[in-house]
Amino acid sequence: MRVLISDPIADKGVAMLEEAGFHVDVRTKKSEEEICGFIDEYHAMIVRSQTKVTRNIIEKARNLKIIGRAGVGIDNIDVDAATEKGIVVVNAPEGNTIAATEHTLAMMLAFARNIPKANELLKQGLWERKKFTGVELRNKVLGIIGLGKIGSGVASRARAFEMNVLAYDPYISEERAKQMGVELSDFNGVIENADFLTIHLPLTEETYHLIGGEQIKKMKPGVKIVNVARGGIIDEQALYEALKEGKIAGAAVDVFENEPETKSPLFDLENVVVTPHLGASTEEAQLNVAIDVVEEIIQALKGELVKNAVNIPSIKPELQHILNPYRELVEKLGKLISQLVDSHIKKVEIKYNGDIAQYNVTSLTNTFLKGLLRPILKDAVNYVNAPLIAQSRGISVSENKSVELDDYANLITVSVETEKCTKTISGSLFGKHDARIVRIDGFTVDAVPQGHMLVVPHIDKPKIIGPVGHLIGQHDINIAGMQVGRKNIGGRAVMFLNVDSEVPVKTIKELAKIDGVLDVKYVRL
Ligand SMILES: NC(=O)c1ccc[n+]([C@@H]2O[C@H](COP(=O)([O-])OP(=O)(O)OC[C@H]3O[C@@H](n4cnc5c(N)ncnc54)[C@H](O)[C@@H]3O)[C@@H](O)[C@H]2O)c1
Ligand SMILES: O=C(O)[C@H](O)COP(=O)(O)O
Repeated sequence: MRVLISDPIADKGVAMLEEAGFHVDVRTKKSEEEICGFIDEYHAMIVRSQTKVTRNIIEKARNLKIIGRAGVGIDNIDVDAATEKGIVVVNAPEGNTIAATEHTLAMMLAFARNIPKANELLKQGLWERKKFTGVELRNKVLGIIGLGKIGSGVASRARAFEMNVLAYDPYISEERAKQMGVELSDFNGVIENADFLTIHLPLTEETYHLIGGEQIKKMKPGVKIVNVARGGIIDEQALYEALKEGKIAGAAVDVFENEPETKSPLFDLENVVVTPHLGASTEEAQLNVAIDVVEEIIQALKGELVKNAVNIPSIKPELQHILNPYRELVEKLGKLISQLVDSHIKKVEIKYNGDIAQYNVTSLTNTFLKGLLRPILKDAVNYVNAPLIAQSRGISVSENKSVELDDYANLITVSVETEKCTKTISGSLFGKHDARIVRIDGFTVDAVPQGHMLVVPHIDKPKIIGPVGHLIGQHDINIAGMQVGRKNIGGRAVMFLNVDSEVPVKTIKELAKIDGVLDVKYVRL
């Protein structure tokens, strides 16, 4: 397996990948065209914010399984394109929080006290004091837009500076804000009352140019603005004009709409402090994010579930431990039921009963869909794109959970509706890892879902099981296990056979001719 690192990460991350047996290439500062030329050599790719992982690159990435972002923001990755191709995108959402939080405070203090300019002039031999009278943070209103990890870190540090913190974040509860000593307000309430305003949001279609000319008009004259989140959230042209006319007294900017940025008009203004996207650039943060993202890459390339995926349900490690044994079962249920139906699937339902129902099982449902679609679409489907593919094929998917026991401590029941029939199969885990099929269309069985199998609905009468076994033996196919389920004597029944080798079409046709056999399905799991 080969890993491409296209933006610099801490050496430790590279060493971990190599220790895990991966071939690693560090190829930084490459253009989109250059990356397109070599991306299909790689199974994983690690970026920070410089490399733009475009749809173009993703379309050329025939072997890519995972894109790792050694940091938080994923606005430089075309996540939709990755999802369509079944590529997992993971980030390292926590490793650089402290670094960005402290950088925000550093920027605020730097421009409140004119440190960069005073430093520059003194080094030029000028002892300027009057020009650099600053302002204090104490008793000022700090407006925070986005009270997530960094926003709340900034809030608690600002409280230590005795600032009054007013924040807008529609996804944060009053209670949580109260615990932080923060007053919540609506967006306008924050921008209209802030003496200092700091932004801590992701860049999305919704937040692009969230702060522009209109919003600046509503602000207090003399407000000071900090952006350590993402370029593009503040309209740079509007910011420049407001700084020039003095409506905004100062700005501290770490991130720009077009990076790397070396020629912004903002750089000519004395009341602006800038850094070249240094928010996450501390030794500690870089070590943290490199380790976090590399751990995810190693796990994903081993075929395991990852916890910080942004395009599939993320799973906490303790939950992973619980869900992992069920993954094989649900995938096999998907593969099995898919091979038992003949026509276009319209609707699927997956129901979780018992202990398993108390957890978030979306990743299991996705794995079931992967199993369901695999026999049809082969490698083009994986658990990242399976829900999307199901949707694009017009398959309606529903997931139900009930902690009520249904004869078994845990039971997963899948139903598939086609134009011709509805098929229902239930599976359970016996012990910790033993996957079993325990019901099919209401018949109770106890079959091991593995390898080559024959599913034979038939009439419950003598001279069926014998002839079926005999005919299979005649073709030199060894029967490893047989299970029969029936409801009433003489009614319909079903036979599940585990066999040791492939069953040729000719044999299947001969089996179907045995008197009382209603159908014969050969499935491969
Ligand atoms: N400058 C840097 O080097 C640097 C370093 C780390 C993170 N960042 C950036 O900082 C930003 C915040 O990171 P974080 O780790 O705190 O993320 P986070 O996900 O923990 O917090 C973001 C918060 O924004 C809120 N939010 C989302 N949309 C909103 C909207 N339209 N209005 C109001 N609130 C909204 C969310 O509810 C969430 O609480 C991200 O853009 C990240 O990329 C920059
Ligand atoms: O979103 C982030 O994590 C930061 O903006 C850091 O970006 P960087 O990894 O390019 O420093």
